[in-house]
Order: sequence, then structure tokens, then C-alpha cells
Amino acid sequence: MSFNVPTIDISAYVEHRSEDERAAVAAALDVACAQVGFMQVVGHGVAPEIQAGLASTLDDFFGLPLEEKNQYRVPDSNRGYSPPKSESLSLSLGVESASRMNDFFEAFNIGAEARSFPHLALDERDYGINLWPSLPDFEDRVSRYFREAQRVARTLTTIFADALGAGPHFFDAITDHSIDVLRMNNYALPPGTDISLDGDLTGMGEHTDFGIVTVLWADRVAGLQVLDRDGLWHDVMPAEGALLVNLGDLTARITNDRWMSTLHRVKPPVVDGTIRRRRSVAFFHDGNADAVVSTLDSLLDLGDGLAYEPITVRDHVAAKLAGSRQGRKNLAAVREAGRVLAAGRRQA
Ligand SMILES: O=C(O)CCC(=O)C(=O)O
Ligand SMILES: [Fe+2]
Repeated sequence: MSFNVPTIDISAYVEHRSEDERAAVAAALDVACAQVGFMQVVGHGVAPEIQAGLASTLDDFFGLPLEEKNQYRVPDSNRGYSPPKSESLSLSLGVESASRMNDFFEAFNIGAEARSFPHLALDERDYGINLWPSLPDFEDRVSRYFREAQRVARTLTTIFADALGAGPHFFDAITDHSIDVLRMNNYALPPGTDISLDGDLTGMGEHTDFGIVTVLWADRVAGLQVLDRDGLWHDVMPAEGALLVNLGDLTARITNDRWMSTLHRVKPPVVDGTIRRRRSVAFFHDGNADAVVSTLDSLLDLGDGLAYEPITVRDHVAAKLAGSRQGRKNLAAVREAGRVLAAGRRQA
């Protein structure tokens, strides 16, 4: 069967059109979430100039010298700058083991802060404090897109609730002070990188996203790959003007794996001895730190009859960030490990 990332037009929800039109969208989204876990979303209403403004901030920030970018590192926080895993210095030495550019993405993160919800006594450690580069209009351009991505994510969870028959307030109750993070990714090799030394050039290693849903803006440049149900990787590129959307692990838990938290990675093709620079921006909608995420009652009996244990978003995110794992084997870990192993067996 050929692999296809379905295109879902959400304008019926964005424009509050008729119940019948919205029901058709929810039905199409249900199939996409159950079969692929990735979608091209159109009709989202994010203005092209807001997307262009966002794209320009990546050029401005990642174009800075590394020393300057390093001033925006925030240790032990999901904020600020993360440099590529390998240092270009070791590359210049030509030492093979040191020269591997595995996971060569660099990133800059901002997100919702506890103080954005002054009426709630939230802990900054669950959210993080933004560090804005001192570049003209940077904060403004990024924030404008952030608010739009947040709106799209909330529209999506409204559709999720309809598609799952979960009741209109199911997602509101777990996302009204959501941990939302915007990760701006830059995939570019330092000038002079000898890619012939690099056996397995990986922009970003295979992973699933942690949260409820991810809204992904990306350049129309190859590199993103998605794992299908048969364990094969497929290249995925956004259509003109489309946003990619994928589900995270919390949605897999909520739906008892009826919907998929799909493995993906970034592996840019080498063309003429180099890779094309690629930018992407992932908006992660993870849910309230203190929300307890449980499988919907209606889906508890699905599949092997086992259920995910309820977990707070805080504990789930902490476990994922710690590279897993809580001492005892839980169903989530077993199922996720199974997916990764199956992929590894089928394809190098
Ligand atoms: O660069 C991409 O297209 C994917 C990025 C991604 O998967 C992530 O940031 O979690
Ligand atoms: Fe991802």
C-alpha cells in the first residue's frame, strides 16, 4: 500500500461552519490519526506574513556566530539555545569518531511561562522562563506565530474531542494552562564539514513527540521522515502553505493507541556532497503540568486489554526528558520500545 500523509482542511472549524461540515472534518481526521498519526493541515488561517516573519527569525538567530548563540544557553531548562551535538572544532581535526555529526540540529526554544497564568499558582520549573535574543523584532515575530500555533493546536483538540466523542470540554480541562513549547530547529552543517567521514548523517534522531499534539512548520526541503505501520521510513514535506501536524505520546495514552504517536526523524539527503539547509519550527502542545492524563473510558477495552496508567503531564514529560525510565516497566515504555525496535529491525 502506498504511504500517504492525509491532507485535512480544518477551515470548517476555524470559521465555525455548520455541524455537518465539522463532522466531516472530524471523521477525516479520525482516519488520519488512526492510520498515520501525521497530517498536512490546510485551512488553518495562519497568515503567510506571520509564517514568513517566523522563518526570518531563524535566519537572524542561527546566522549569529556560535559564541554569540552560546550566550543563550540555559542549563537544565527547556529554553534557549541548544548547539549541535558535535563541535565543529573536532571536525576540523578530521578525527573520525569525533567528526560524526549525529543529531546535528541546533535549536532555540521559547514557550508558555508559569507567570503567563497569574491567577494560578504554577511552578516556573514546570514551564520555564524565556530568554529572548536581543535582535530587532525577534520576540514580536516569534510571539505572533506562537499565538497562532496555539490557536491551531486548540482548534485541533476541539476536533479531537469531536472525533473521539470525548465531550466538548475534555481537552479544555487538561490544556487551559498547557505547557506549550516552540522549538525552532536549524539543520545546517558548518562550512568545510567533510561528510565523507560521516557514515550516518542524522539531523535529528528518531523519536516520538511527548505531548498531545505538535504543529510543525517546515521548509519545503527534504529531510523529515515518518515511520509507517510496516516499519518503513517515508519522506514527508509540507505542501505549499500547509502545516504538518503529528500526535504525541499523551494522545496515544488517551486513545489507548487507537491513534498513533508516530516515530519520525530528520535525515537530510546528501546532494553534490553536501546537505541543503533546512528550517523547521515545532509547536508542542503538552497539556497542563498538573493534569492527570487517562485513557478514555470508551477505549479502555481496546487491543490487548491492557490500559495505560493515569499519569500527570509533569511526570510524563519528566520521564521523557530524563531519557526514560521509571524503575518499573510500564506499558508506555514497553509499547514505545517495541515500536523503535521493530523499526530498527526492518531498516537501518
Ligand atoms: O524538523 C522537523 O521537521 C521535525 C522536528 C521534530 O520532529 C521535533 O522538533 O520534534
Ligand atoms: Fe518531533
